[in-house]
Amino acid sequence: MEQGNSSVSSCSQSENGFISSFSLFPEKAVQELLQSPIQGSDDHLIEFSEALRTVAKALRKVAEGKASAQAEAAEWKRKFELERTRNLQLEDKGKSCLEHQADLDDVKLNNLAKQPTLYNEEANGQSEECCSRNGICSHEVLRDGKPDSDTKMVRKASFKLQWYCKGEKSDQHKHDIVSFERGNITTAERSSKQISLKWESCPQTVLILTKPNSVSVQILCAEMIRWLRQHKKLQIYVEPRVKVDLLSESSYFNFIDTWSDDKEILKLHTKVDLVITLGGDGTVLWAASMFKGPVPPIVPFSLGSLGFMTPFYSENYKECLESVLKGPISITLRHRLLCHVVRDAAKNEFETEEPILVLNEVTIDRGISSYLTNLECYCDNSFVTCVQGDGLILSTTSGSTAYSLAAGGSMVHPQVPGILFTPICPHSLSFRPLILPEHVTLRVQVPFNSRSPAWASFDGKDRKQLAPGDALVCSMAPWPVPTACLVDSTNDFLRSIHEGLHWNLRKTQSSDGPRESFP
Ligand SMILES: NC(=O)c1ccc[n+]([C@@H]2O[C@H](COP(=O)([O-])OP(=O)(O)OC[C@H]3O[C@@H](n4cnc5c(N)ncnc54)[C@H](O)[C@@H]3O)[C@@H](O)[C@H]2O)c1
Ligand SMILES: Nc1ncnc2c1ncn2[C@@H]1O[C@H](COP(=O)(O)OP(=O)(O)OP(=O)(O)O)[C@@H](O)[C@H]1O
Repeated sequence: MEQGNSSVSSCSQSENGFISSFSLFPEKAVQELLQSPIQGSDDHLIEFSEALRTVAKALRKVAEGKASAQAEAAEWKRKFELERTRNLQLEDKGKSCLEHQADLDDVKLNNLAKQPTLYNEEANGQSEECCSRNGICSHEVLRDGKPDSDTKMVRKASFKLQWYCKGEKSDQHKHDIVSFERGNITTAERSSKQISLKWESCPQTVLILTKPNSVSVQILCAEMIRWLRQHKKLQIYVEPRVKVDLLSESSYFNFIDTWSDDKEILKLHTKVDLVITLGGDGTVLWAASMFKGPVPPIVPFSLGSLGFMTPFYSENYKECLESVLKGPISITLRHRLLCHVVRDAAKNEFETEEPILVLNEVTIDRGISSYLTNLECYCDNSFVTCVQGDGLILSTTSGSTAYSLAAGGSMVHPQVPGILFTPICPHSLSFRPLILPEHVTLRVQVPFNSRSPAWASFDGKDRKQLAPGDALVCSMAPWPVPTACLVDSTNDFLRSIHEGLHWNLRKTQSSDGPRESFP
């Protein structure tokens, strides 16, 4: 019994501050218990000693399991760091070629590009150029295209993006992010300003994307196409199934363009000046998913039940489109996440399956398995945590009002650059959601000792199994989704949470009742 007392008195604090149950039975005490069972005449004492030995055995097994898991985690960390160093070297090599390319990208997006490109610049033969004048960051994003044998449209409308903030004449509007006047550091530039899009030549080609199986959407689509053709002389693209539907209605729609091969979708951004969506948020997600590189501005009309990203009302589509086509318009640049699945068998981080872009979130969950997911998470080189629960959501700020919100994440203005790290039903009382900066690379690893595989899904679609040893690597993509605002990005965001979620709706308290007495 003395042995038991001395073990208790030697208990130690574990890393998380709690007294570890393993330390109640230090190794030496366990060995002694196993090797020299207490010899005594008292039956109770023998029984008690047997019970103690069984407990000690069980605890040792657990402690051994913990040690092997820790060793495995350390090995993973080492592997991960090795891979990272290799990738950095590869990136450095490619950097000199990419530098020229990067200069051509949108000024704001330069900082975001960290991953190998999905989008083949040669495909569109465009050249872009960046300029920075009068402290205003302006940039010509799209320019006229060269005649291309397999593209019908030759010209693409060009436009400029300008960042501005209210009180432009005030000191707030400086070009630098920080200034060091007289050794004092002051913030000069606010990162999230309203962005304005100004057409430099008229838009000529519009892609209309519609929610399937909706009669009201179908009717509106046909009406909108007629109006755009007759009053604006625009070239129209629709999805193949929509063209079939329209032609079954009338041969008038013969002029409409579409594609026959999915490969043509990859070139759409070189032909289309504007995308119109008719549906709910899901249709905006669908539209974004069609563009694996740059995305033309999207004008989302609300024909769904909620509509956090669809501020335009279909009833007055003519006025809306008049003003959008004329410009300038306020836009929200919605960041996307670039996700890579890295299989255990992969030799390096670049040996991945086709990358996937998400506008809302990537979710790693337990799928149909009834076991707890076990996910090791790293942010750049640092270990973040182990998720033990139903799963994890890595969300953009646009997606902060979707699944992440349902899982307890905060609502974040879509212009705020960041990645939300939101657990789903974590089996821990202290796992609060995080918001990480935009420039990090996150890696979610299914450990080898995981009891079950995990499942990744992208904007609620394309489920992929992640077996033990597989990982999902995710960072901010260099191609955001520009969506047109009805008023501006703040007004639209606030209206969407008021109208869509009835956020903080409460009857105002009446003034008749007890009052605090004023002096
Ligand atoms: N428990 C949940 O809240 C839950 C569960 C699964 C998926 N989702 C969300 O559904 C999205 C897919 O949408 P869908 O329309 O293709 O599927 P869906 O038809 O199942 O619709 C899901 C709902 O999420 C809403 N939604 C989508 N994006 C939103 C956003 N950015 N802000 C606020 N609400 C948004 C839609 O308006 C719709 O009401 C996923 O990206 C995920 O965020 C939510
Ligand atoms: N053009 C399209 N082709 C195929 N699927 C689409 C297309 N547009 C939308 N979808 C899918 O249809 C589903 C419903 O779309 P959406 O969310 O726009 O409509 P909704 O459900 O009526 O709107 P809300 O979500 O606001 O109630 C989504 O899962 C979306 O991915």
